[in-house]
Amino acid sequence: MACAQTGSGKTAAFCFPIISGIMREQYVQRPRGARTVYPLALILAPTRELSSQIHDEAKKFSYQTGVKVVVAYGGAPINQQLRELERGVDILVATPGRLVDLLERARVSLQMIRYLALDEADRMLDMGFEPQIRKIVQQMDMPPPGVRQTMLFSATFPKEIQKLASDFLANYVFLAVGRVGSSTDLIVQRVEYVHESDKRSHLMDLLHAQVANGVHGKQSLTLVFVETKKGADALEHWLYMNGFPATTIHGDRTQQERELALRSFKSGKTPILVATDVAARGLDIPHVAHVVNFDLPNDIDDYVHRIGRTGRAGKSGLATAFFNENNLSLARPLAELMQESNQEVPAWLTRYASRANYGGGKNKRSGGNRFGGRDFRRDGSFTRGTSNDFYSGVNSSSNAYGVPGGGYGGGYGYSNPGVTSAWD
Ligand SMILES: Nc1ncnc2c1ncn2[C@@H]1O[C@H](COP(=O)(O)OP(=O)(O)OP(=O)(O)O)[C@@H](O)[C@H]1O
Repeated sequence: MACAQTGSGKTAAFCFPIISGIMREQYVQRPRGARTVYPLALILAPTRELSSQIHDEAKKFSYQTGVKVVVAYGGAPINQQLRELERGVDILVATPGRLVDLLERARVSLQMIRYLALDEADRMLDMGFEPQIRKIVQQMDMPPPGVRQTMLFSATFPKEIQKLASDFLANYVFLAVGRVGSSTDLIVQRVEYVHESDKRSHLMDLLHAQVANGVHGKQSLTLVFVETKKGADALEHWLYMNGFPATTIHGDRTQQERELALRSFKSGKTPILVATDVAARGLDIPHVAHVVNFDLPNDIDDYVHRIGRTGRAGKSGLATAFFNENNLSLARPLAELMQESNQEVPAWLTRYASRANYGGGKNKRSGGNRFGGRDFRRDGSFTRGTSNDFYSGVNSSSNAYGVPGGGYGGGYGYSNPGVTSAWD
């Protein structure tokens, strides 16, 4: 189970070991089924766009290795994906729904899987993919943990999701780079108090200021997050009418429209993208200079992922949030997160944060302390085996992971004094 901040390169972190493992096993004998294919590795991701992006990356990484990568996701014609599969597949990247379909049609067998990676694992379970994931991992023909290597990656890992996910893993290592659930301090975070009725004019002011400062267009894209699909369409229309070419991405658009919108945004043709949470996770779009939380999410982890669309791979970025009385439950976790990532916290937000708990039970930060990352097994309530078992592989030689001291900061996510952190 591995946690690292947004934009820090988790895709490569799970793709390289898989590709190198497969290169060693390339001549393995696979059963011959009429039209069934037997991939050696499976990478699951929550959204179609993310699985497509992982596929592109994995293909680049496996260039000239002979390792074959195929992607399968819903909303796109299945026949073309079936043809791709028939040409051979070592690594299958998929969204859970489409994969279940392929398994039920007996076009894919998981019998030979040696590597299983779940990207944005917490989001997949949170999105209601649990039945599909359990089916894929536990009820089909996938080899058990131990025979296969299982990897779960995300920038956030709430405790409940860790509990569920641990069913797929045996005696695993929890590895945290940086503070789990925290954001990188490469992103400058601003929070502004904006009444609901003033949001549009406030956004317009921000966009005009960007244009005036030359921070607009192809080299500096703006991603605006809203809460609802309807709200996304309405805001796009309004921006367009006011001279700002924008497009939208949300779950009610067809897959073709979603892909077109992403391309148009990436190319700078429409340098503003209005999005719902479907674009919050994993998407790696170069030149996103500004993320605006027009509507703040209810969950602080979602905020972390959203702002993580900027400030990637060592680049800096800006994130602006519009806060008002509808977001009171977020005041405390937001103030904590900002403080932790060395941001200036407005006095009014600190005041909201210090008042009564607004009942934001969901907003307990997954990483609230110095080393933030909490492996849920450290909590007293969880007693399965001895604690030593859980930390196999963690010792002072963990610096071998090669994270530079001043880089991502942090290390293994333990705050327990009995466990040596790479950074203690
Ligand atoms: N070692 C590296 N040197 C330079 N760039 C890198 C390196 N590793 C990854 N990158 C680049 O950093 C960017 C972010 O990587 P990636 O999308 O894997 O991040 P992530 O950790 O999965 O983020 P998220 O949590 O948002 O999904 C990509 O453009 C990737 O190509």
